[in-house]
Amino acid sequence: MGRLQANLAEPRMPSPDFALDISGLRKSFDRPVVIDLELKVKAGEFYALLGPNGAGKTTILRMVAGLLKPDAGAISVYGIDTAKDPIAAKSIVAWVSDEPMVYDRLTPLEYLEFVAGLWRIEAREAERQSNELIDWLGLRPHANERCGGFSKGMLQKVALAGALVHNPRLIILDEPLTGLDAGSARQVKDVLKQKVAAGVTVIMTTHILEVAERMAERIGVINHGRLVAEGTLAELRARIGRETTLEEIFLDLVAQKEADFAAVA
Ligand SMILES: Nc1ncnc2c1ncn2[C@@H]1O[C@H](COP(=O)(O)OP(=O)(O)OP(=O)(O)O)[C@@H](O)[C@H]1O
Repeated sequence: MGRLQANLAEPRMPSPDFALDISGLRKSFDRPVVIDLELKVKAGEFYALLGPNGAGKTTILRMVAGLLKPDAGAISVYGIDTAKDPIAAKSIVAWVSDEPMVYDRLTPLEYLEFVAGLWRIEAREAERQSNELIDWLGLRPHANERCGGFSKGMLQKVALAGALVHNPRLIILDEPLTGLDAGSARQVKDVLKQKVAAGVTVIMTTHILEVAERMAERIGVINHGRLVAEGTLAELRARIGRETTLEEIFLDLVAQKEADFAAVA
């Protein structure tokens, strides 16, 4: 009994083995959008977050990136509580939104060096890092042109490069491949693969199920603000009992949950 009481009294300690550890997370706007969410992503994992439109994916990730305050629950990145130490958490996280924000008047090189300056990265290292990212993402031909005239896809690549300048340990991307042509999508996927190979954790939302199927080690499915299924592709297949594509699994899981949701509503 004494031991049970002691366990109940102990606060749950975030573990640095997890790049992301979310517990009891809640957020409402005019209605609950994220509901008692529990989600763990291992360090060095490539994790895809799927879900229908309006499921709550962006809201979850904005809370992880410190852009939105949760109503309840805890989020830790590599063992750092994002509410208690937001600056330390932000210093190891990159957030890449689906709406790239880049200064029109700067060239990609100037923008990257500006972002590096904000992170107080030493000038020579900033220049090296910026040039490496420019080459990785195929931006070299436009490195000295102002971003103001860039297409959405090019801006997305500049924004991604900007998010990587400080060598984050956790990269969070919201729909990073939307609007990219095949060549640009390949460049972004290659950069992410190289990051994961180097031990960085990547979490991304996507509606392109083929990308999740090919790239992600584990997949989480969000519906109505809850994690309704999670696992490797093989585990998700086993769960619905058919050898099939991720698209079929996804539609099956979402349809099952819609039926459950309708039954309780
Ligand atoms: N700032 C806000 N104010 C009010 N409602 C919001 C706000 N942000 C999100 N929502 C609502 O919360 C719900 C979840 O939105 P969210 O953007 O998290 O979904 P999502 O799963 O990322 O969807 P999608 O795949 O379409 O991008 C939606 O109903 C949305 O309208």
